[in-house]
Amino acid sequence: MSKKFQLGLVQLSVGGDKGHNIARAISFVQEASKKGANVVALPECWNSPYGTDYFSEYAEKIDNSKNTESPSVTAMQRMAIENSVYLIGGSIPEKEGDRLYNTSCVFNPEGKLIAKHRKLHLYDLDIPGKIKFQESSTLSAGNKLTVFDTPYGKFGLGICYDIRFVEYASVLTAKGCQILCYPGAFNKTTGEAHWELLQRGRAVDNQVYVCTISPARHSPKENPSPSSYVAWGHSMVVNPWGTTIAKAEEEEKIIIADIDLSKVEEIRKNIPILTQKRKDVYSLPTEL
Ligand SMILES: NC(=O)CCC(=O)C(=O)O
Repeated sequence: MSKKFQLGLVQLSVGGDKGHNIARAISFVQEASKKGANVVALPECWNSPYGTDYFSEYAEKIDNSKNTESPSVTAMQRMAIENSVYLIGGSIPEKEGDRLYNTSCVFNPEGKLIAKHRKLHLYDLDIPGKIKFQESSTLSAGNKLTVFDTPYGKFGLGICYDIRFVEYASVLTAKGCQILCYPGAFNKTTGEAHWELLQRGRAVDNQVYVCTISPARHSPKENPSPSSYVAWGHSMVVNPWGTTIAKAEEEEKIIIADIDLSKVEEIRKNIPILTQKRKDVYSLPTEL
């Protein structure tokens, strides 16, 4: 297994026209691959405006054998094949039966769907005067944790609000993940306060790389978004020492980060907290 690789994050501008979003994602994934990325990741809700009014209209079925009526899913598969990359497909609204999910698909370079993560923790919060959102008014939550192997390392996958749950990251780490990946569209209030802090916390607690991929703050001029939700942006990569090694601002951008998994081993050897846990005194799950 190669210990070094390049991770490309596509902080995409997302608007109301799904076809336009797909075309833009295709061209940015191609550009990330040309810049050397072996693994490329898209943002949360990259094919649709982010908002409970839009999930149903933009949702697609996800089924590896027949995605013909699912243009975003077919496009992700092609992005992986045509660029020979592992594609972490951010997330899209998924429909299955009468339910909707916020779902991330991962394709290998042969176009096989190797992982599918349904957001586990729905984004329901209310900070009076600042931000109120209730994903659970239209979405259902997933019920599985998601780990996948690549020749570049073992990845754990969550979506946005999932990053706030320290136990989830700990369990992914206990399962052997070296990189935790969270496509996410934080808002301006909690983004400013918590976005980087959470990632650096998860990275230091678990001695893993952490990456997040946000939509860009603004939609493209030629493809405005009908949603009033303003994403924080600032997609980034944090190393297991807790240092932010690559970071976008608010605008559309590709970030390419050098990942060296020997750093995970080195830091775990130097500060061996993962083997020093007092399982005789405490363990997961912890009931409050
Ligand atoms: N899309 C999300 O899950 C947003 C989560 C968020 O903004 C937070 O503060 O948490």
